[in-house]
Amino acid sequence: MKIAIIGTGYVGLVTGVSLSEIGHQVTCIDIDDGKVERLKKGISPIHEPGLSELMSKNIEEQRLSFTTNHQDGIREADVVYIAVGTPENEDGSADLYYVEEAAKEIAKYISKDMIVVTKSTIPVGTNDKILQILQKHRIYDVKVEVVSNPEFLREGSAIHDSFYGDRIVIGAESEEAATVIEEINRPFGVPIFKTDIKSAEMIKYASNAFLATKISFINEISNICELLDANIENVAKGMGLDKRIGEQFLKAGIGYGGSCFPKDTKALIQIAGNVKYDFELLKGVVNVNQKQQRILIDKLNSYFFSLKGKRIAVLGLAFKPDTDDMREAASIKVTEELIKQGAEVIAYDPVAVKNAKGVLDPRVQFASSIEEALGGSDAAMILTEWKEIKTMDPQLFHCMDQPLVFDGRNCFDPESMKNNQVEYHSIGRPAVAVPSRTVPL
Ligand SMILES: NC(=O)c1ccc[n+]([C@@H]2O[C@H](COP(=O)([O-])OP(=O)(O)OC[C@H]3O[C@@H](n4cnc5c(N)ncnc54)[C@H](O)[C@@H]3O)[C@@H](O)[C@H]2O)c1
Ligand SMILES: O=c1ccn([C@@H]2O[C@H](COP(=O)(O)OP(=O)(O)O[C@H]3O[C@H](CO)[C@@H](O)[C@H](O)[C@H]3O)[C@@H](O)[C@H]2O)c(=O)[nH]1
Repeated sequence: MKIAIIGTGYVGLVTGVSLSEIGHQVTCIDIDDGKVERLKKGISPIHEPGLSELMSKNIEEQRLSFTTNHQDGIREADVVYIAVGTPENEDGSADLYYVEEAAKEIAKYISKDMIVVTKSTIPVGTNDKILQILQKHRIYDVKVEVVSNPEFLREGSAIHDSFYGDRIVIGAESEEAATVIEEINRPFGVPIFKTDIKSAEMIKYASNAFLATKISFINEISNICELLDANIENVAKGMGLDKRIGEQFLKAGIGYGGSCFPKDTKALIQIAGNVKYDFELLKGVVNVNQKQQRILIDKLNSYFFSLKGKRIAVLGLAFKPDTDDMREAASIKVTEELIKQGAEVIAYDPVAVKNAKGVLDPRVQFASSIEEALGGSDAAMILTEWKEIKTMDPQLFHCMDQPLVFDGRNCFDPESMKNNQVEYHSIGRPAVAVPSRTVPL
C-alpha cells in the first residue's frame, strides 16, 4: 500500500518507519526543511531506542522517503495519515490549527478516492470536522473517507510499542474503510479493535486520563504513607498483585510530565465542559499532579533554612528515561524554583541536555558526568530514573562533602543508602538520616 504521512514528529516518524518495515511504501511529509534534510540523510531528529537503525534500513531498501512537498507525497498515496501536533491552548483545550491546515493541504491534492487516517490525538467530533474540510476544499469530485486510528506509543519505547502494542484502535463509519486500515496494520500482529469514530476518539483521551489518574492516586497514597511511616513501594507492590488493579502505572514520584498526559487530561476536561459536564475527578488528578511536582522543593525547603547560595545538583532532566523530550518535564518547574530561591543549579542528563538548553533558565549550568554535577554540591535531586543514575554506585554521592539526596523517582533502596552513609529523602518512604552530618543549614 502507498502511504503518505503528514508530520514527522514522534508519532509520524515512528509510524512511517514501522509501516515501511512491514512492507508498505511510505512518504513522510513535514514543513520543517531542516528536519526533512536530516531525515533524508538517515539522521533521526529524536532520541528513540531502535528508531535510527530501522529508519536507515528502510531508506536503504527504498520503502521510506521524506519530502517537504505535500503534492509529491499525497498525489500517489492510497491512504494519507495526519500525525501533526495538537498542542494545548491557553484554556487547556486542544489547538487544532495544525490538523486543520494538514486537512486543507490534503484536500488540494487528492485526485483519486482516498482514506484519510487521523493519528493525532483530537477531541471527540474532530474527525467529522476534518471530513467537512476535505469535502469543502477538494478540487476533484472523488470519494474521501476519514478513519480515526489513535496512537498509544510511549516515548522511550515507541518502536517496541508499534510492534508489540496491546491494541490498535480503528474508528470508521464504513466497514470498507475500516477493513483497508485493518489490512494495512495486520502484519504488526497486534490485536485490532474496530469501533465507531467518536468512540475511537474518546478511547485515546480516556486511556491517557485513566493512566494519569492511577499516577495521581498512587502519589496521594505515597504522601499519606510518608505521614504514617508506611512504604509506598511495598504498598504499590501489594496492590498491583491484584490483577484487577495491575502493577503498572503505580510508580510514585514527582508527578507525570511529557507531551501527552498534561495536555490530554486538560483537553478532556474541556471536551466534557463543552457538553456541560463537570469532570471533577480529572480536575483533581490535574491538581494533584501540579502539587506533586513541587514535592521535592518542599522537602528541600523544610531541610534548609534558605536555598540562597546553595549548590544543587539535578540528576536527570528529560520527562522520563530513554528520551530527549523535555516537554512538560518536572525539571523545568523544579530548576525554575531553585533559581528563584537563589540556588546555583548544576544539571546532568545523559541525552536531553541539548533540548534542555532551549527551555531551562540560562543560569542553569550543565555537567558532563554525574560526578561533575555532584562535586561541591550541597544536595542532589534525582528527577529522571535513567539507568545510569539508578545503577550508579551510591559511594559516588560522596563527591558531595556530605552526601544529601532528594530522590523524586525512588531509584535507590534506602537500606543501601544507609549502609553507604548517604542522607536520603525519597517519595513515600521513611527518610534515611546520617547522625554524623554537620552541614550548616
Ligand atoms: N509524542 C507522543 O508520544 C504521542 C503519542 C501518541 C499520540 N500523540 C499525539 O500525536 C500527535 C503528534 O504528536 P508528536 O509528539 O509526534 O508531535 P511533534 O510536535 O513531535 O511533531 C509534529 C510534526 O508535525 C509537523 N507539521 C505541522 N504541521 C504540518 C503540516 N501542515 N504539514 C506537514 N508537517 C507538519 C511539525 O513540523 C512537526 O515536525 C499529537 O496529537 C499528540 O498528542 C503523541
Ligand atoms: O507509574 C508511573 C508511570 C509513569 N509516570 C510518569 O508519567 C509520565 C508519562 O509516562 P509514560 O506514559 O511512560 O510516557 P508517554 O510517552 O508520555 O506515554 C503516554 O502518553 C502517550 C501520548 O498520548 C500515550 O500514547 C502512551 O500510551 C502513554 O503511556 C512520565 O513523566 C512518567 O515519569 C509516573 O510518574 N509513574
